[in-house]
Amino acid sequence: MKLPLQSEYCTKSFAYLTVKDRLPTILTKAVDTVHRHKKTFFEKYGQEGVEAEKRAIGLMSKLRNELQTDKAVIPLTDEFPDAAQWNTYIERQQAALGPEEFPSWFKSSWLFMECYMYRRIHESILLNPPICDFDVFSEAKIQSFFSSQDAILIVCTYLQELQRKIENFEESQLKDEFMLLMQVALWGNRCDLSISGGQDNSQKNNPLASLESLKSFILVDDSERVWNLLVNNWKNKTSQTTPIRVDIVLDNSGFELVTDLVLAYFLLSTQLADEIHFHGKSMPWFVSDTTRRDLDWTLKNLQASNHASLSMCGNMWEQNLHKGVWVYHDHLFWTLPHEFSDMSQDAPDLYSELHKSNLIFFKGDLNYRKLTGDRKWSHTISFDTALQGFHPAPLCSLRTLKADIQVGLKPEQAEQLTLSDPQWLVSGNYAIIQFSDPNPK
Ligand SMILES: O=P(O)(O)OC[C@@]1(O)O[C@H](CO)[C@@H](O)[C@@H]1O
Ligand SMILES: [Mn+2]
Repeated sequence: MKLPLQSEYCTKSFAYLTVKDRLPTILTKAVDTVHRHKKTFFEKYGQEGVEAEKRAIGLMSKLRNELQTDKAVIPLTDEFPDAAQWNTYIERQQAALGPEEFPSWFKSSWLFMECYMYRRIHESILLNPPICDFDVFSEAKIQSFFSSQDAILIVCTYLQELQRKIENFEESQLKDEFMLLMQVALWGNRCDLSISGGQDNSQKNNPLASLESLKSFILVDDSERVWNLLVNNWKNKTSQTTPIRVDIVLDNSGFELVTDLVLAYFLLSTQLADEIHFHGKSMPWFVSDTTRRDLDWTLKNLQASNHASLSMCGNMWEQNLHKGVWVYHDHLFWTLPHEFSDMSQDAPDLYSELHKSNLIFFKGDLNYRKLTGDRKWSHTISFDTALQGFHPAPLCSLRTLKADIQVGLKPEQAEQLTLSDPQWLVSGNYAIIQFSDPNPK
């Protein structure tokens, strides 16, 4: 089958508007953030810190100019361990073009160029010790966490109350609570600072109260298939069977990360899973994506809270990491531009790690774009087809739609949505719970 092309820029496409408007805005905010920390760098590192700040800003400003004037993509020059793979990818893009052509911001795939921008921001910091561990998005992520405090308190209090009742639950009650917490984690994905261009995008209203009204906005709902997989594993568990492992490929820190940790804790305390593996990013990414530092900061902040339910969650979750029933990974592949169908070839160690899982949740929109190769599939092509052979384990995408790609819809469903809401693909108002099992039982 001839593969559709990856989304690239045609004027007025969402990709075009992202690169023309939103990415320069995000870059400008990053430059401002570094500039505002000049005094801090001086206090911490003396004149060396001030020089580093100046150089980093110079590199980010150069990057912004390259983006806005459609300059050629240039190789990375820092020592970060993924630089060689990035440069190989850039060479591959170059080789695919004619001798007189070169990959550039407005002539390459959106997925490649958007990932490349964040990797170049990382380079502009890495090349300037002693500020090379500065996270230009940290302030925005912390702000988003605090602006979502009420919602975080609601979901953590709900979990604490659940804990008291779980052991007497019937299977049907377990299922109801699983479905509810999976939907909370699904809608938590709306809190993403890339789509908002860095503007506040925290969870303001009660995340539990709105679930019922949001159900009609879930365009693909494979919840039953996800539940059946989990409950059958749970029922067939014996002392001889291998521990049940669920993986969560994380997306945004802040409220969304808390909803993922709540879901993970529920799976563990109901023994629907025996171990949870989280996959975060190895560098600041798409403004709000979770790094290890964000996870640690979130746990510390919860533990320090005056609210018992928050401090209890923070303590229990940190213990799970110490006990090893929760494991955090941050493979470099997640911050490469590759579609996930490249993983078995370009990151075989990660692919075999994921193959150990009984179920992998992929959170968010960027992960969905990579699951489907960000290709211009027809909306009715099956999810399995769009995965192009990426089948490490049964997987489920929990995604709010923020990019113009969606597969696995029914005939006419996309046309009706376009009539009722022309922005349905990119507004974040619609979502999917989309499941794929390489070996359906
Ligand atoms: O992966 P997430 O956090 O759900 O969304 C990432 C995102 O905001 O960034 C890209 C547009 O700039 C799109 O993939 C999507 O809109
Ligand atoms: Mn994100």
